[in-house]
Amino acid sequence: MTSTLILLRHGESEWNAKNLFTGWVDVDLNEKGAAEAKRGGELLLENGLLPDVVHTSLLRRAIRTAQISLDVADRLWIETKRSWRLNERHYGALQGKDKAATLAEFGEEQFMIWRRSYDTPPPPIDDADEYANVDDPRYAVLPTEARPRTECLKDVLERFLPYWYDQIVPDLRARKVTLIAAHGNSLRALVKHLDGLSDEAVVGLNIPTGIPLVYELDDDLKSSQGGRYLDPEAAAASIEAVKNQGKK
Ligand SMILES: O=C(O)[C@@H](CO)OP(=O)(O)O
Repeated sequence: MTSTLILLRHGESEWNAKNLFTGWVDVDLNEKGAAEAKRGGELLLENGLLPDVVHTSLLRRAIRTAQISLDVADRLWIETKRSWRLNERHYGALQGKDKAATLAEFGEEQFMIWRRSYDTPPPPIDDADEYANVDDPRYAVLPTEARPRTECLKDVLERFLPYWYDQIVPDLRARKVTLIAAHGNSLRALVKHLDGLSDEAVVGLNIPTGIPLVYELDDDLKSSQGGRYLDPEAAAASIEAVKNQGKK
């Protein structure tokens, strides 16, 4: 018997389109992103994949993507859980910076280390930075020492896994079709875990926007097949675009 898990990265955001590092900044979807979320919902419907429960981050681009796609699939009513543990990777002092300008200033090697290395975080954000989340009520439950000021992918996996085991795995064990609407890097961390990717292999992994990635997990919550995109062609094109961000 298998459990169905669907991963959905939010559609294009206003800052994705502007080529800015986003992280924990609560940027909304743009029109294209909303259309991608709608298409995501259509793909779920066409494939008969109707979620019983949805888990999202605390960021509106993921919340909005979940709502738009679930609305299309007529599943807006399902049980919903949210956690900061599904948030995008905190991009530290790079949040709000232009990717192309950062690449030009620091060079490709450093730029790619910050974007994709497994265990090197960008410089931490200052509490006085306009994009620090110091007084943000949604993180009020987090004591100061537990609030990220920057994160590498390893940090993201470490803060994601407690939520995975405590909140998502029980839903999968209960055979609920489970949707996770989250972010490029929080989903890279989860895919690393699910696919057993090495620290080196995950560097080359990019997640497309708005295209459901479906796993059929066995009793051990493993998948011999790996995940499959419901629209592989669109996924390949979007992966290429994500990979090349900054290089223009
Ligand atoms: O800016 C970000 O937060 C992420 C996702 O949009 O970007 P990147 O793909 O460069 O890690």
